Amino acid sequence: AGLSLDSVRDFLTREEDTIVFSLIERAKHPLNTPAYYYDDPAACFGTADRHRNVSFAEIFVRESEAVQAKAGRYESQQEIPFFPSGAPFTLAPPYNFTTDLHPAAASINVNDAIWNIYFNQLLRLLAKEGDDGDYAATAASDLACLQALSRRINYGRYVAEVKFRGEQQTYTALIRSKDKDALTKLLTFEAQEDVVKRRAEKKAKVFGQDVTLDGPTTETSGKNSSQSSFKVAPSVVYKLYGQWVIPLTKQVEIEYLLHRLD
Ligand SMILES: C=C(O[C@@H]1C=C(C(=O)O)C=C[C@H]1O)C(=O)O
Repeated sequence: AGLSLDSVRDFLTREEDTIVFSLIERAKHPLNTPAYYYDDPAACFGTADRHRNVSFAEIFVRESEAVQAKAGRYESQQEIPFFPSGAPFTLAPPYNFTTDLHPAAASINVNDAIWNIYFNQLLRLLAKEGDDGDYAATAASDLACLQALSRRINYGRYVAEVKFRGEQQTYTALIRSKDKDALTKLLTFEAQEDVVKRRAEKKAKVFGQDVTLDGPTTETSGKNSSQSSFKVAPSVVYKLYGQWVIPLTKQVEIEYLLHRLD
């Protein structure tokens, strides 16, 4: 089946599960700030990169992505690495991924913004203060969060492609005049955004509660209803979507459209 507004919305809905689960996994670990130091070379744990002011987490992501590049992960248009390595894909047999995007706009992404928001703002909303020294497990869960957020947000390319095909003439005129405000208006569905934010918040409640065999299984009232008993605060997930995920997805949509006629 080809792309449709329903199919892209289904994709984004399923990605919510992945994002919420990855945040819950990251919240198992304390903040572990030494994994993120850039300024103090001594804090880089004697890695080969210690003189280049690269954090442990960044090395972890970069090297993990290099392995995944060799395995063919980035042969898929849906996946965009934070550190494109140019490493040839040699580990897996070729797979015929679909290519739904306009070639000149296919690699549009906002990974730099995602990276900065994740490390500078989101992390401290997820993880409790503290340092247990388990930086490898922590960075592995950071990688999972970053990949899930990147896939969801950069999927704005597919959303834009579907919307463009659905109203080609209107979009073409606005793209030619580079009218970002009018493009934003045209691709925005506020009621849909509201559904997405509230559903993501609800998933944080459903997935992030302690499951026991006593009492009702589907209720989120009673003992579990206070924010502190969820593994990730549902309000943080609501805020993540409202302040960052949805606005960045729309930024990707706009940038994709501005290159749609190239
Ligand atoms: C993704 C879409 O485009 C826009 C962005 C949304 C989002 O990021 O969830 C939701 C509605 C639209 O304003 C869509 O229409 O589904």
